[in-house]
Amino acid sequence: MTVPRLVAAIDQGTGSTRCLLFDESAQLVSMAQRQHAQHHPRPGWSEHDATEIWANVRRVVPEALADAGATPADVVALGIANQRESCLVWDRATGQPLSPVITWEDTRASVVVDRIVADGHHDDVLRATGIPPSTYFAASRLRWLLDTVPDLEERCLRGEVAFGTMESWLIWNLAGVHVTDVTNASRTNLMNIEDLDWDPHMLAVFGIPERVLPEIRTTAETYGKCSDVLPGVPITAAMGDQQAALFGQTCFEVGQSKCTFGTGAFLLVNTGVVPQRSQAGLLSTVAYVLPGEKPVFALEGSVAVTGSLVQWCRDSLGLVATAPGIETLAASVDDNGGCYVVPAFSGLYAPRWDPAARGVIVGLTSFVNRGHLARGVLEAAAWQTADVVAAIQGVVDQPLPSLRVDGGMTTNHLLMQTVADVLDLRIERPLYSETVSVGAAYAAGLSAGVWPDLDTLSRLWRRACSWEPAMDHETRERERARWASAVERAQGWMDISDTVRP
Ligand SMILES: Nc1ncnc2c1ncn2[C@@H]1O[C@H](COP(=O)(O)OP(=O)(O)O)[C@@H](O)[C@H]1O
Ligand SMILES: O=P(O)(O)OC[C@H](O)CO
Repeated sequence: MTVPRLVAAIDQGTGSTRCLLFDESAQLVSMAQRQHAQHHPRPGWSEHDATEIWANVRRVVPEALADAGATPADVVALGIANQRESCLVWDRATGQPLSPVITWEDTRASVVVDRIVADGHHDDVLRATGIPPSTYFAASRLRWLLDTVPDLEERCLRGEVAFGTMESWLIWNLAGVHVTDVTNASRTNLMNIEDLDWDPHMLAVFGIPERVLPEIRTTAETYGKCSDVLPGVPITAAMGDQQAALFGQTCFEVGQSKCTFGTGAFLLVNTGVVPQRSQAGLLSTVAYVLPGEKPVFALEGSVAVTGSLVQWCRDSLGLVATAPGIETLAASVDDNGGCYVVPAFSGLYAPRWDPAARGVIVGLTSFVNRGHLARGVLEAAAWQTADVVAAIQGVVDQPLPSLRVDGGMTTNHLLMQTVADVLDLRIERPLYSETVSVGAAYAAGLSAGVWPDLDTLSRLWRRACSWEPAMDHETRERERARWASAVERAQGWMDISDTVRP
């Protein structure tokens, strides 16, 4: 059998690490996936083991190659997409982690964020970086590590320590260079959103020694050649997974948008070559930067908890045996029976950004059964997305024409119909729901000359399913009001001073 030239993508996600191989016509050839452990040592803490994730990369890549009957010599380029904001520090001499991966869902650094906000820096952080000071972003977690790990700050100042998000950690291990791509850097609270470089004022605000930071590179250039796993193969792209999904959905035109429904939900709309600012809780972020071209920006609405609520129903409540089982259970009833679930497990992200919010289930009566609860769980994903879309409509000139979706939850037809209903928008899912990997492969292949330009990639997009809104206006507005009322009850629950301090 002749093996075609392949483009490899690694998707290092919150729940698992995947390797997908694509041929030159962008057809999926093979895929391998490994989950990693989720550690929650204290309430609000969320960690991964960087060594386990690296070991998983070393497993899934050979597995995907073996499945394709291929060897590293058949791979022309590698692209990496990654869970964003999750970060760690490691020893430059030994390559050993000096911390766990503290994930984007972790809220332990709220003490750092409180301090920065109390010192009056909220607005200058937002202005400089396009994103508010929040435990969601990496800088507060790095500062927390500097405050708590003995000798770490001194070692950073001596240049002995490297900090990075997951693509940085993987590129270090694969190719021995300390770099980050600009989309990941835009999620740190440290990069200036206008000049796309580390911002000296932000480094001072967060107290971060610059020597610990990686060099910022564009999205699609050669970072180095792999010395391990795929020996000799150039790494030609890296991007945050949500930006990769936007790229994989080929949202290259201003106004095109996608929403990825996985652990959380992340809706990005392409806003063109100038960063747009939102007064309504959306993030200004970098969509992609191709070498020699103007940067392209996006507005993002990030929702922390969607699929992870389904997981919680499965693992902590035993409501369903499998995640897809939530659809069958929800379809066993006609509606939510008056039950609303606000999954503010890590506070509320966009558009409210309320770190003190916590989850609530409201509207319970003896009529409510497991099916109604399952409906409430799915509707929570839909209404959180609707809140983001409402915020976006306030910034972009044109109404969104449609929304492209992807991610693990999009196999759930009831959820997708509910999303179409509450957004009052056509929802479209492409042939490959693994758009994060598709995007990483597209960017890597573009950079390596496998595909000539963005127009060629756009023509590769194929619709597999679509859902049209079927809810009447009156019902939608009544449900919107009830959802908003449920959210109000979740807000402000925690006394933030209760959070664990170092
Ligand atoms: N059919 C389904 N209905 C609802 N939720 C689902 C379904 N299948 C998977 N999920 C949820 O989707 C998430 C997995 O999606 P995925 O895109 O792989 O996530 P990630 O990339 O964030 O790890 C899990 O949180 C799981 O609970
Ligand atoms: O790995 P995912 O798909 O859960 O995505 C995580 C996001 O990048 C967090 O911002």
